[in-house]
Amino acid sequence: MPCRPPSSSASPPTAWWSWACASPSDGMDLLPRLLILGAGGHGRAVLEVLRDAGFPPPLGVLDDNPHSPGLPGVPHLGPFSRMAALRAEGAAAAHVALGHNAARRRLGETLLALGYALPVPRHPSAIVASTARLGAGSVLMPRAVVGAAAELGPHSILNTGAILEHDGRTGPGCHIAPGAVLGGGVTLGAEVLVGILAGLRPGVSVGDGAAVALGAAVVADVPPRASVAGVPARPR
Ligand SMILES: CC(=O)SCCNC(=O)CCNC(=O)[C@H](O)C(C)(C)COP(=O)(O)OP(=O)(O)OC[C@H]1O[C@@H](n2cnc3c(N)ncnc32)[C@H](O)[C@@H]1OP(=O)(O)O
Repeated sequence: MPCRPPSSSASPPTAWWSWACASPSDGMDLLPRLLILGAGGHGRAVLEVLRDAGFPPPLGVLDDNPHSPGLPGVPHLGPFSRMAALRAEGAAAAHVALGHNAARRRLGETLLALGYALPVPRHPSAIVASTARLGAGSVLMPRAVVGAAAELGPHSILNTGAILEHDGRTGPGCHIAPGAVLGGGVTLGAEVLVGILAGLRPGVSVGDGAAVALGAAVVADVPPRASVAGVPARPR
């Protein structure tokens, strides 16, 4: 069955995005023009993913930073507060391209409440198991992998080459940085940062708002809001 975006009149989507299979083979006519929120480094990286995944050119970009250089070739439409007016004018789909976990989640939830669809931009080199689920508003960067029965929560980043192994569960607003590997059955709470090249032992849990430093080897559960580093990882 082909993957189709919801029409602009559809009821607000749930936190899970069933159109997660968006890819070039689906055809550009099935992919919406997105409103992008965030014109920084992550925004530029997401723009490349959208292009490679066959999305049409974005409608425009919103950013609160008046000194932002913007996104190349994308009209700057003003600050984030314009998202409601643009929805009323017919914008139907959006993506929050901010690296800050809490801000990305907050804006993503506001967009959902306004009735925006939040597809999951997915680089064509990313691999997603047929039994995996992707949360609305998340993004899969090049060579990211989501294993069997794993669930990437909404408003999350699975960055370049990161792996969420089978049966893993992540909460909303997480960032799994480039090259990080979450072993089978790992659980992340909300707004967790897993740093570059970190590894998490199968089955461990990481609490809400925790941060795992780059290169850490997490071999035991991490409490909420803790920051751990090293091999094996210890509280900082
Ligand atoms: C596309 C992208 O780029 S996505 C990017 C995603 N982001 C990341 O992966 C980065 C995650 N951040 C880190 O790992 C950071 O190094 C942090 C959060 C652990 C520490 O940052 P800061 O608080 O600024 O610490 P700072 O650099 O001042 O170092 C403090 C001490 O911790 C040590 N330290 C810093 N990072 C680490 C680490 N990853 N592992 C072990 N020790 C570390 C430093 O050597 C220093 O030790 P010292 O006091 O003995 O000299």
